[in-house]
Amino acid sequence: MPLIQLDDIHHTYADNGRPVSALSGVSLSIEAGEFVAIVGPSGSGKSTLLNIIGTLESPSRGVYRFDGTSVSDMSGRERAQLRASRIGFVFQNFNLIDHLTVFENIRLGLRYRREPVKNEHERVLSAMDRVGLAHRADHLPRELSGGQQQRCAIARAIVGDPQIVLADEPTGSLDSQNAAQVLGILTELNSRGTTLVIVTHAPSQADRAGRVVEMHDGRIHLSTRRLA
Ligand SMILES: Nc1ncnc2c1ncn2[C@@H]1O[C@H](COP(=O)(O)OP(=O)(O)OP(=O)(O)O)[C@@H](O)[C@H]1O
Repeated sequence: MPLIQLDDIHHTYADNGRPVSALSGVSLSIEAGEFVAIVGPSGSGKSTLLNIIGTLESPSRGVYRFDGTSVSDMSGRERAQLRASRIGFVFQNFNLIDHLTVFENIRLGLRYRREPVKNEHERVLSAMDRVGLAHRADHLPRELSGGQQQRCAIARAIVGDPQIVLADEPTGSLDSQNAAQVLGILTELNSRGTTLVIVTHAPSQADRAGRVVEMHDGRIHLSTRRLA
């Protein structure tokens, strides 16, 4: 059974009362452990697709199953729980909380869950170590470089051991050296089994994925698998 199964997904936004179609009939299955890159021109629906996969947005029409369970049939609470326990998010602009330290920002990745988490302190330390930020635990985001801020955001995304990490242009705000480092951390994560879906404009990043899904006008235009 695929981890992610989208079946004929449509999505329409209301822009000042005027409907804007973002997705029109997307069907996509992603197996656990895959690394999928979503590419395509601006406005083609990439972020909308990622937000639907992340349950941040509910599709206007179509069926979405996460690990076999229909997300559309879940309550808002159940979706929040699914997000908190099984999905990690990384955004282009990091989305860190300005007044919290690196340690506290990463710990937030465990605090959205409703049940208490065991070994919270150790888990945060381990996530911080994995992204090479152990020496920056007490720093505020503004005291870090862009690359370090994104590594902090990745640590927050992975501290809860999610099954899938969704990254929307994770290196879009970084110089090439920091971008390579961030992509390295994400691909390493994938090679250890975490499913990875990234939206990217960088062909060099799409080349690292096992599958490239090309969007065009709210539809999947091409889906190409790379030979292992
Ligand atoms: N909140 C919103 N309200 C209204 N329209 C929206 C909203 N978000 C996206 N859209 C529209 O939906 C379409 C798809 O947008 P989306 O952000 O998914 O594309 P994208 O491929 O990620 O673009 P980009 O590469 O520029 O980030 C566009 O026409 C966009 O203007």
